[in-house]
Amino acid sequence: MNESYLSLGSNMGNRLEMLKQAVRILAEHTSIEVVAISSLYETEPVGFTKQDPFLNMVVRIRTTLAALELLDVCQEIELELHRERLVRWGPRTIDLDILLYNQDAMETERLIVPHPRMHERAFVLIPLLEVNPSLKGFNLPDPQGVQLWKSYDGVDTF
Ligand SMILES: Nc1nc2nc(S)n(CCO)c2c(=O)[nH]1
Repeated sequence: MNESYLSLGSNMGNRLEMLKQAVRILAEHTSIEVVAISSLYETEPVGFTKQDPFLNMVVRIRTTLAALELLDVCQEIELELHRERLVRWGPRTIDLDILLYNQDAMETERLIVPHPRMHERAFVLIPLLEVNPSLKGFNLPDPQGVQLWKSYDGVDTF
C-alpha cells in the first residue's frame, strides 16, 4: 500500500463544488482511499498573480496505484471537471498536484516528486501540515495570502 499527498486548487466557476467533486471521484476510485482532508483555504494567486483567488486544500490518500498511474487519475479528473489549460499558470476549474508519494524521490518527463515548488508555497504547506503533522519540520513560508476558509470534520462531512 502506498501513501501520497495531493494538493487541490480551483479559482474558476463554483470552486467549492469543483473541489468536492474531485475528492468524491478520488474516494470512489477502487484503488484509492482518501484518508484525510485538510481545511479549505482562500489563497492569493502565486506565480501568475492577475487572476482570481484560489480555494486550496491537501488530501492524504492510500493507494495501490504507482505514482504515474496516480498522475493519470489526477489528469483524468482534471479533464472530467473541464480543466482547460488556456494559460499555463492561469485560472483553472480544478488542479491536482502530487506532492509526495511514499518517501520516494523521482524525476521523469511527466512527474517530479516531491513536488519541486511545494517547499515555497504556503498554500500547499499550511494545509499539508494539517493532514501530516509529522512534517512539522518545514519552516513555513510567510502565511501571507493564505486565509482559512472552512474546516470539515473529515471526508464524510466534505
Ligand atoms: N494560491 C495559488 N496560486 C497558484 N498558482 C498556481 S499556478 N496554482 C496552481 C497550482 O499549481 C495555484 C494555486 O493552486 N493556488
